[in-house]
Amino acid sequence: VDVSADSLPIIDFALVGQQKCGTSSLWHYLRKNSDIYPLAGKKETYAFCIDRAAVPRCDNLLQEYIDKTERDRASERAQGRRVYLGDFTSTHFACPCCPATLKLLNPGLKVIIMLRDPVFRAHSRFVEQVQFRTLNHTQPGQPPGFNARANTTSFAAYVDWVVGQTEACLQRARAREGALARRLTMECYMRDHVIGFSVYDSFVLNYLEHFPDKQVLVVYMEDLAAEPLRVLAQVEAHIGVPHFPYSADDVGTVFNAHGAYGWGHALNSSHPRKGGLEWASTPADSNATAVLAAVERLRRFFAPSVQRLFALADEGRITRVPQAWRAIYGKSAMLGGNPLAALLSAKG
Ligand SMILES: Nc1ncnc2c1ncn2[C@@H]1O[C@H](COP(=O)(O)OS(=O)(=O)O)[C@@H](OP(=O)(O)O)[C@H]1O
Repeated sequence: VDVSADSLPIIDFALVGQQKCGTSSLWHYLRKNSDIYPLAGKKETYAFCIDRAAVPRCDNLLQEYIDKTERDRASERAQGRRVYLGDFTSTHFACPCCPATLKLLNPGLKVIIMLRDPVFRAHSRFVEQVQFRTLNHTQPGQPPGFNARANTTSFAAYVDWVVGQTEACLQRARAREGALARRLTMECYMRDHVIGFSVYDSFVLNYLEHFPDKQVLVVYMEDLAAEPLRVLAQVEAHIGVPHFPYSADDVGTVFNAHGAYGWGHALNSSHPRKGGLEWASTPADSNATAVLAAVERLRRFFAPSVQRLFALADEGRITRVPQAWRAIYGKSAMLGGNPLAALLSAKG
């Protein structure tokens, strides 16, 4: 294997997010494969974007980023190894300028996007942020997002406030045309890392505009939960890295789940739980009817975006979307009652 510096790209692949879609589990599973090396040895470089209505950091010095990749390449080269160097940052997805920046670093970059049922993703982020008491925080020097002004620990109240703010923002964005309208639309979604970050289509299309379809792999948390070995093989084939024979134990653990937050935390195997497939309760939401109404509002809010993903999948541009999503967000599903209601009884 030619491991000389000139023959290798600056970076081989990027897992760009989305945050709260199972990125910690994927990161832990892939780390078993010693041919994969995460840039700077970490999850979350935050090199070009961080969350909380942050204006992205795509103007960060690229030479500094390149220096880091060269240090990693040099240490691996010293061992005569060709590793596949990846940037694992779950906030590079909801970031208008990130694809162009990553493309500068490697036009042949393999991009991996992980998605998850958007209502469950939004709720997962909300539960985590309430528990951490960071829901209203903003990054220093950054403009506040809609969430910064929603002073509540109730999911139902939060949905009410943020969906209203986002809809008003979108109305202004849509009064513009073409690329400007698309950019302003992404800005509206970026302003809320709970609900806005669950609107996936604009950000998927943003990556597809910059990279050929075959360089962008979309995977789904529900598929990772159901068939981890198949999804891992799909990811490895996409990166082009030799396959690692993961054991059932390697992939049987769920990381960073409610009840055991932290990128390095695994769900205790003596209390088998379903992680993100299970709805966590929020103490401030004792009124089940109000929660159901909020979930239904969100389902209707997300449906057009999810339907655009169905279209991309039907055109063969992205991986087939989990069948369950069609039953929840498909056009005919929107004519009936809320199929998510049955899933909300489980307590996390
Ligand atoms: N294999 C599997 N099966 C079921 N659920 C899973 C799995 N892997 C991750 N998860 C759920 O994904 C949520 C954590 O996502 P991330 O690791 O991307 O979060 S973070 O962005 O790094 O903070 C977190 O969701 P919540 O528990 O709803 O918070 C995890 O439980």
